Amino acid sequence: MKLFNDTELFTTGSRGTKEFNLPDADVMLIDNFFSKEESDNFYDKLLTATPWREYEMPMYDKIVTAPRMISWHQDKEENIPSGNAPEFTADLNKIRERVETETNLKFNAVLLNLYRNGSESVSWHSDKIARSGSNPIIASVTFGETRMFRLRHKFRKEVPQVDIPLYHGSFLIMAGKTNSFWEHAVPKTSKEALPRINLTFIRVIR
Ligand SMILES: O=C(O)CCC(=O)C(=O)O
Ligand SMILES: [Fe+2]
Repeated sequence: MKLFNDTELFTTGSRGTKEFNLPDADVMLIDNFFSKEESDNFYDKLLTATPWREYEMPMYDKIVTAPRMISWHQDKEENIPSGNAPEFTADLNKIRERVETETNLKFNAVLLNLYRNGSESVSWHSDKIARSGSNPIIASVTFGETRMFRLRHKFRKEVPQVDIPLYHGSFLIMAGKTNSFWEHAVPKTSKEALPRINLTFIRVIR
């Protein structure tokens, strides 16, 4: 699929690192972490080659299909039960390497999310990823459509909500107490929206 070779479908923001000055949180954004060319290439390949699947989740007393598609990949390590999770592909490894070099951290699992259009979303939550501890470091990469990433403090209602547009090729890291004190969401949008791919890297511990 060569959707965007000669057109500028996705904006990439201006290059640079931004640290957010938020209470009880450690959030940093790097726009243009991947070049436009790299981002177009990863978007194209991930969109077509990922084993995207629907995801059933509990919602009140029902089980509903999440309004996005997902794919979970994990290293086969002896001490970590990985079920039947597929391993990292060559492209996922390339992206992981860049993230690890930047952060000096090691990640052994990635959750990919695909928002096919503006009606797809993720509602308010903190990341409750099994075996990653209560303060996991979450490294999040975006390819494709720019969507708004919202953060809100869980306990201090007077702290303003933060809206961060996540551009094609951007890299967001949430560390420290962020996950214990803040929730995040990617809301629906009524604007025309092409697909967006998010990769959330995490370190799963024993
Ligand atoms: O798509 C995003 O940027 C966020 C995804 C997310 O919050 C999650 O998968 O837990
Ligand atoms: Fe999340």
